[in-house]
Amino acid sequence: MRLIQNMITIAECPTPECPSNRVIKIAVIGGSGVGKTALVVRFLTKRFIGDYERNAGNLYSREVQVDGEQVAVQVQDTPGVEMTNNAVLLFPDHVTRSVQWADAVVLVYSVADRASFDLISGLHQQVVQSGGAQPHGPPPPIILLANKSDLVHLRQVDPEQGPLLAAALGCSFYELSASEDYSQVHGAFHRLCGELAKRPAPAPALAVATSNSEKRRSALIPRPKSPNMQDLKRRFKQALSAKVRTATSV
Ligand SMILES: Nc1nc2c(ncn2[C@@H]2O[C@H](COP(=O)(O)OP(=O)(O)OP(=O)(O)O)[C@@H](O)[C@H]2O)c(=O)[nH]1
Repeated sequence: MRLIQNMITIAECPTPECPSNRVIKIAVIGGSGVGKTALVVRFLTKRFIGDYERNAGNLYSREVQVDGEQVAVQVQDTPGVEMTNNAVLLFPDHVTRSVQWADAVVLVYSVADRASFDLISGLHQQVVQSGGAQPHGPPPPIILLANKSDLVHLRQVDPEQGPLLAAALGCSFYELSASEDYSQVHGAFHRLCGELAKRPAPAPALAVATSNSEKRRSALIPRPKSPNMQDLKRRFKQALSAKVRTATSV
């Protein structure tokens, strides 16, 4: 148990120990199984945990130093988006609400899953249409992550395709591996946080709503699920007990 507590460095913000006024909100979106949860947990805890249940959309938060300033970063993990047989993108309400809540969006595909790459243009379009934290404001900054670069033998997306797509969409691009390299994951998220920290903080949604319809829209956007430390701890426990089981059965 002590080991698990030591492993978790996430802080729920705001708390008395987490005095930052500035909160940066990031939504992570992509196809199923591309490594969204692995990337978020890697960024927040430095650890790679191999096994996760399909996620229903958890919100994680911690304090980070950005250019010498302490900011609270909230990262909304979202359920995998899917495409129907008729090539219709299923963009659940939860994902739309996460985009509307977020200051920035991280789109993720896996280099070992061509279908997840093919989703990206449609997802980008949906994000732009959904808008950002400020109603009628510009869409939130979007970055594109190509995960699982360690799976060289399973690669289905050529290395040059990611940068080309990112350039066409006007996004920053990072190819990385949540399992192999913490520094790449940290670099991508940290640069995004740095960019956001330089921007003026968005006005609260209700304060900028000028018409009744805008007020209604704000009221209809519930805050995503609250920080779920219990869930993260449970996942750590599951992963650890699986490792212990494997070790004892060898
Ligand atoms: N080899 C490799 N496997 C990875 C990497 N990142 C994640 N995985 C594995 O990919 C699988 C899916 O990872 P998740 O983080 O659960 O993916 P997700 O996108 O959150 O999945 P959903 O919740 O189903 O949408 C797990 O078995 C991870 O161990 C990576 O960089 N390299």
